[in-house]
Amino acid sequence: MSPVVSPLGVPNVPWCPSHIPPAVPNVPSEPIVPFCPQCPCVPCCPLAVRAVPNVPLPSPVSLCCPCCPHCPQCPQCPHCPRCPHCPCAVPAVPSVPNVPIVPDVPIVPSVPVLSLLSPLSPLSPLSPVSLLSPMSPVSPMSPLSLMSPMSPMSPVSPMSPLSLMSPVSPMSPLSPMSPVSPFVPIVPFVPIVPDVPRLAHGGAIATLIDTSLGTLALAVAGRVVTANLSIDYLAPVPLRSVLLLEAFLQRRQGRKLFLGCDLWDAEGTTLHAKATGLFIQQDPPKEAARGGDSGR
Ligand SMILES: CCCCCCCCCC(=O)SCCNC(=O)CCNC(=O)[C@H](O)C(C)(C)COP(=O)(O)OP(=O)(O)OC[C@H]1O[C@@H](n2cnc3c(N)ncnc32)[C@H](O)[C@@H]1OP(=O)(O)O
Repeated sequence: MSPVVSPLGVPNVPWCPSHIPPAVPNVPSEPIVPFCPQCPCVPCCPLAVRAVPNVPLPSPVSLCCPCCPHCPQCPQCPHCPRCPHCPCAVPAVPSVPNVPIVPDVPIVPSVPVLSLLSPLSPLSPLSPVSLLSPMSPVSPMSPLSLMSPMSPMSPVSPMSPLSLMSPVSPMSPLSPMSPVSPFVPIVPFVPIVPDVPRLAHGGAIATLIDTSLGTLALAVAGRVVTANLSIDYLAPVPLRSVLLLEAFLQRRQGRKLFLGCDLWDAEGTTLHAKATGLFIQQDPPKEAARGGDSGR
C-alpha cells in the first residue's frame, strides 16, 4: 500500500473526518480532516503525541474528541464521527463525497457480525468499526460488541453487518491513492489469488482481527498498539460472508493486554480463524507503568 502523505507533510498519516487542515497548493480544498492525534480511537496515528497539561498543542492540530482523555482544547465535538460517546457527534463534512454520518452507538454486549464485501459491490458509505470508549462499561472479560452504525438494520441491533471497504472510488479525487485521501483504505478486497478469486484475502482478515482486538484493547486500556498478532486460518472466508467475531481479554499484565478471538460464520458452525494478540498500552507513559510487569 502506498503511504498516504498528508497536507501537513507527514507521510503515513491516516485521515479521518475530524479535522480541517490548511489548504495545500494543488490540492482540492474540500474539508479533509486527519485523524485526531490525541484520540484513543487511533492508537497508531503517527501524529499522536501525549498532551501535556496547560501546554497547547502545535498548530494546526485542533482536537475534537470529547471522549479523549488527553484533549485539553475541545469540550465539544461537532465533527468527530469516530467518537461513539459524543453527544453531538453529527459530523458536517458536506463537500466530501461518501463521508458517512456515524451516530452514537450504544454498546450492546454481543458478538459482532462482520460483512466482507466484494470489490464488485456498489460503493457504500464507510462503516467504520464501532469505536468503544475507554470509559464505556465494557467488561474486560465480556465479548466485544462491534456493530455498524451505518447499517440499514437497527443501529443497536447486534446483528447489524459491519462493512469493511474503502469509502471512495479508486477513480475519485479522494481515492486512497490520492495524496489527500481522507481515508486509509482499510482492506483491499480484491481477488489477488487467481484460482480462488472469491475468497477474502488473509491480510484483510488479519486487518479485521487486528482492528477488532485493538478496539477491545482500546475499550479496556485506552490507547494501545499491536505488538504481536497470531492467526490460525482454519477455513476460507468467501467474499460477502457475514461473520461472527468474538473477542475476549485473556489477561492483563501491566501495560500488556493479551487478547484472543474466534472468527465464525454467521451460523456459528464454521470456525474460520482463531487469533491471539498482544497489545501494549500507551497511556499512562511507560515509565510510570514499569515495575510489576514480569516477562513476556
Ligand atoms: C477503528 C479503531 C480501531 C482501533 C484499534 C486499532 C488497533 C490497531 C493497532 C495497530 O495496528 S498499531 C500498528 C501496529 N503496531 C505497531 O506499529 C507497534 C510497533 N511497535 C512498537 O511501537 C513498540 O515495539 C511497542 C509499543 C509494541 C513496544 O515498545 P515499548 O517500548 O512501548 O514497550 P517495551 O519494549 O518496553 O515492551 C513492553 C512490554 O511488552 C513486551 N513486548 C513488546 N513487544 C513484544 C512482542 N512483539 N512480543 C511479546 N512481548 C512484547 C515487552 O517484553 C515488555 O514486557 P515486560 O514489560 O514484561 O518486560
